[in-house]
Amino acid sequence: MNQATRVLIVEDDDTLRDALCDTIEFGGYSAVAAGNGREALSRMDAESFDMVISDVQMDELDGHGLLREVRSRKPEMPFVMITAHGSVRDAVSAMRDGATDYLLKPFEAQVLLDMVARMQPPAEADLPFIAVDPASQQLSVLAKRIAPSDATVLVSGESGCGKEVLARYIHSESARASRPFLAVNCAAIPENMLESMLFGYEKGAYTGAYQSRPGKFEQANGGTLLLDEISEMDLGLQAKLLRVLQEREVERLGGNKLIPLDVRVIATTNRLLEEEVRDGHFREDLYYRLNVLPLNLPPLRQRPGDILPLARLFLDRYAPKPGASFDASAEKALEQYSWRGNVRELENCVQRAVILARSDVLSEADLLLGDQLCASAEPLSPVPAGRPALEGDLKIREQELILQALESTGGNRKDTAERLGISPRTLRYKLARLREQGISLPASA
Ligand SMILES: Nc1ncnc2c1ncn2[C@@H]1O[C@H](COP(=O)(O)OP(=O)(O)OP(=O)(O)O)[C@@H](O)[C@H]1O
Repeated sequence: MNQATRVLIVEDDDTLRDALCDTIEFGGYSAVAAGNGREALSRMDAESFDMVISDVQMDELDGHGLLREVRSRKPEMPFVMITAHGSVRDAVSAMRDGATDYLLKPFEAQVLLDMVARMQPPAEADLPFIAVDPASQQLSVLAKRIAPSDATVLVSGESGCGKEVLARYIHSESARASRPFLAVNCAAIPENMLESMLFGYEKGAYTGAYQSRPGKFEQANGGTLLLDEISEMDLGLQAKLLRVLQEREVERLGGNKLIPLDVRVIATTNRLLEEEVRDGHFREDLYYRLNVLPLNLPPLRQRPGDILPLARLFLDRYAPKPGASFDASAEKALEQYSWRGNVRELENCVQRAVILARSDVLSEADLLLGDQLCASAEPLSPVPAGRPALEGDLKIREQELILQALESTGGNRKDTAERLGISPRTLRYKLARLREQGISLPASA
């Protein structure tokens, strides 16, 4: 529970709005109510929120209009749309417009609370960098050595292997540790928004720019900016980024003032950037500019000494009470498994095991690794108890469509998103949800 999490509830029905707010507060979060989209926007101008949960049908500004406004102002804000029972069209169009997820009416209080909990970013203090295997110890020594320098770092490694945690570690070991660490996921944000998010904009720079806003570069001044999945940035923006990195100053969109920057940039990639350069998808000059200090994070299967320490960290994090442990069969199974989804898969596995286990000593059977998982996940995902059947059916159909699209594109995320008609950001979120359920996905997804 996180008392500081502020949820903006937008609903025109007084009774339902009160019930939603009560539920949110009961879950330990703080709720602020708005009666329609217009009111919600003015609340957002006046105070800050961690997520928005909005109904669709409202006078003044409806849920779809609100979503579009929120996306242009705060592209990364979690936004959940409450859609009418059976209104698949509303749900689909909400996801197309960039909603993070949707809730189909009627839903139980617990479904709402689970949704809010899922939208929480992990607290920074919860992210220690575990490095026990000799390979990661070497990397951690190297990271510590390069931390004090201001040079750009390029962290490469498979998806979910801990690149962001390593970037945070470098920041925490640098003289910038007390200054901001900001992360921007270049794959998750629509291209037309990424530019204004990075560089900021002046009021009136484009339709919808009601107020001037500093970009992430400005906000990270004095600290570190993590450009996650840099290979996904389009070529036009790469040129602008290169200029900012070379000149060490930024100009907001629609602005005419150069703002000096003192920002350490760390970029991550799970593709081979050399190949992207060779294929003409990534600028060679930017590649050299970023690749000053390259760090390669090996996949988890190549650093087996990290598996148990990481599993114990996640067990402490997710077990309902302290003192939970793995028995010898569980430890052996964890060490022998191939972890194609890397640390993220391990984390999901432990989180699931904690829910399934009947005692606080977890055994191999609780882990549901490999074949056992496939057997238990028939059909693709069990419908959570208490959910309306239609919602369960829809989710299963959605999963099938995503998996089919992934298969037909050979796991290529950009093509899959295009085929499904959703943004890469929405796809990324949905893939994370599938992984959470233990559904295995093609490696490059
Ligand atoms: N060495 C580590 N110590 C502690 N936690 C870790 C470590 N490596 C990974 N994790 C955890 O595993 C999860 C995935 O890590 P992270 O997001 O850093 O991976 P990533 O390589 O940046 O993934 P992606 O390529 O998808 O962006 C996170 O929840 C993170 O906290």
